[in-house]
Amino acid sequence: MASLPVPSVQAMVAATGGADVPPRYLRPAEPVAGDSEAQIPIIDYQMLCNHSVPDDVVEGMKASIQQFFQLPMETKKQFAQERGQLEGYGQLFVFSEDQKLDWADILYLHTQPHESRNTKLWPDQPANFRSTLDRYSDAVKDVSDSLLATMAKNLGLEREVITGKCIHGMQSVRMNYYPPCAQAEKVVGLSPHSDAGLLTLVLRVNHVQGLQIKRNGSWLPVKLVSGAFIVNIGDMLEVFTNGRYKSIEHRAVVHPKEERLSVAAFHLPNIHAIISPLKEMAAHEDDAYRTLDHESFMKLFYATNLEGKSFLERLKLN
Ligand SMILES: O=C(O)CCC(=O)C(=O)O
Ligand SMILES: [Fe+2]
Repeated sequence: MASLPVPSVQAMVAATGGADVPPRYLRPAEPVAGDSEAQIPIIDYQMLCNHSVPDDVVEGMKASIQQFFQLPMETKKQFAQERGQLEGYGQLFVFSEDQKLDWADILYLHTQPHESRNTKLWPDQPANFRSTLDRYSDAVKDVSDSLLATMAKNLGLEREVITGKCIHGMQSVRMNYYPPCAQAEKVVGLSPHSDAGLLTLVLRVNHVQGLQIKRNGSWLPVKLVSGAFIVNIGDMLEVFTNGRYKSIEHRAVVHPKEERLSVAAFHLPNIHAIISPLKEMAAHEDDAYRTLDHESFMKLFYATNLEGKSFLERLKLN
């Protein structure tokens, strides 16, 4: 993995305070296209799958996240990312001193398989944070597996073709806190990227909108739908389906007056899975993407440092 040499905590302090935008954050976002909003298909996942995330788990997760980010900096720092690590409280992918920073604090934790959990980085405040995240993680993993099974079936494949690779599959959860910024147009909350894995389930935590997707070269805000997850297709699913499902480029912008919070749960196959077009999918067509083992795939993903979909472009064969 590329080294992450910059102490993230300094960056966080800058992000949360001050009326003027510090130079390290100055990076105007490209404008959105008109006033239009992205029409995201709404799936009633309870109809599709046998699993749902209980309301008390969703509400508990929202409350825990809000309470965690309100804790004093000293307390949050107890769970700070260590040098060179992505996991913990800090900033997203800080690669160099010269890099522009995103206007957000994050708490990023590995949640599945259970053995991968580094509970030292799991906040013990608020008191029920750990048990809530534990229940949330198991519940959204079941939903993701069910959606993947349905998607495989829709492609004419056996339901288990993808979920078979998700037994002991990996999941990580990124909790995003975007402080308000009086000069919101001068910063980016989360740089344009596509998610690396199969499916990401994004939960909005408060009423503030900020997620945008890129469609036909333009940025479109994603409409908030209460009681729903936003499901992002990730790069690995694009590779597995040989490009039939395309990963979605997205970014987050910040609000001038209000904070915004979200929780993204990333679902990936197990660590031993080979990431290549599924043979069932590509039987009558050429592979459109290179084959990589899981670890090499993720190394390359992090090395590309969130520049839109440029990472996946590098995997394309034609
Ligand atoms: O804040 C959001 O809505 C998006 C979060 C996201 O895309 C991510 O954490 O990868
Ligand atoms: Fe994302």
